[in-house]
Amino acid sequence: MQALNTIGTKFLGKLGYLFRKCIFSVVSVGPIPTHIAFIMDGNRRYARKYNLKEGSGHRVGFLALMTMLKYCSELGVKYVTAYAFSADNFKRQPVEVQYVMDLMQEKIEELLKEESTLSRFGVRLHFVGNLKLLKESTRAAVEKAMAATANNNNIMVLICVAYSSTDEIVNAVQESYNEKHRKVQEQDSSGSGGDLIEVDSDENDQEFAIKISDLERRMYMSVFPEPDILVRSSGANRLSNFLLWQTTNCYLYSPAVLWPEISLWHLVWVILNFQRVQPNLEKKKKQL
Ligand SMILES: CC(C)=CCC/C(C)=C/CC/C(C)=C/COP(=O)(O)OP(=O)(O)O
Repeated sequence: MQALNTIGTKFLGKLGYLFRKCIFSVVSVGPIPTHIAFIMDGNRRYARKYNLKEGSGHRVGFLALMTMLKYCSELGVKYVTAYAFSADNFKRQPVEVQYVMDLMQEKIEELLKEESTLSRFGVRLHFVGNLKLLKESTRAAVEKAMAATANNNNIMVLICVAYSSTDEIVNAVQESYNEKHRKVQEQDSSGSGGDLIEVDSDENDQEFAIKISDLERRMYMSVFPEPDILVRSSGANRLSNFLLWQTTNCYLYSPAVLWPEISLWHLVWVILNFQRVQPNLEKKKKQL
């Protein structure tokens, strides 16, 4: 009986794969987005809707993320970003924060045990955000996952944890300022042989001027191109402090479905809609 079940599951899996292959070959007639970002909203509501234990919604939400990654990889999407935990989420009940952190650590450790799967699919994992806010063991798992997948390059997956866009921008400004300040101090001390010199205030302003390119280089997201599509589940059409800097020319889609319920059809639908507006978005990018 067990063997029959296994054969049945494998057969259905293969059938599903062939079915998606057909759908994706039709979708691929148009341009495939390079980068899709997800705001995984509605996990708690999902648990409430189905009378599940608190926290179970996040578990099903993790499976939904894995499914989306599989579809994106099959479609040839090169970069996927997921908003896993915002800096603001730390203000939630300590028990919930603890639950999500433990779940994240558990899943990362499971993925690491299956390192061969990550390598087979060429998945590279990046984690960004204020990682100092994570507890030691979670941060260690995150760092291990980044190091273990550093040589994979089929699909880049960026997980935002303890992330907020405003924090990302402030951090980039602070780092740019610190670097300019250090350079000016170095110049001053080498130019004057260590003596104090008077610096013309206009010249000084010039030295301290921060350019957009300075900030872009220091964004947590600088490792990825800007997203082409941002999907926020559960029908809310707010950005909630996510990728504010990077979404000027991004196609936004907000299906009225809770994150654990997101499906193949939502992905296909958003890509078809993106393809409709893509020439216009490209034109806008060039006008910048
Ligand atoms: C390893 C890894 C990447 C794990 C990720 C696990 C996961 C799905 C995290 C989502 C966390 C979260 C706060 C989602 C928002 O839904 P919500 O809780 O705000 O739901 P609600 O909108 O119904 O209140």
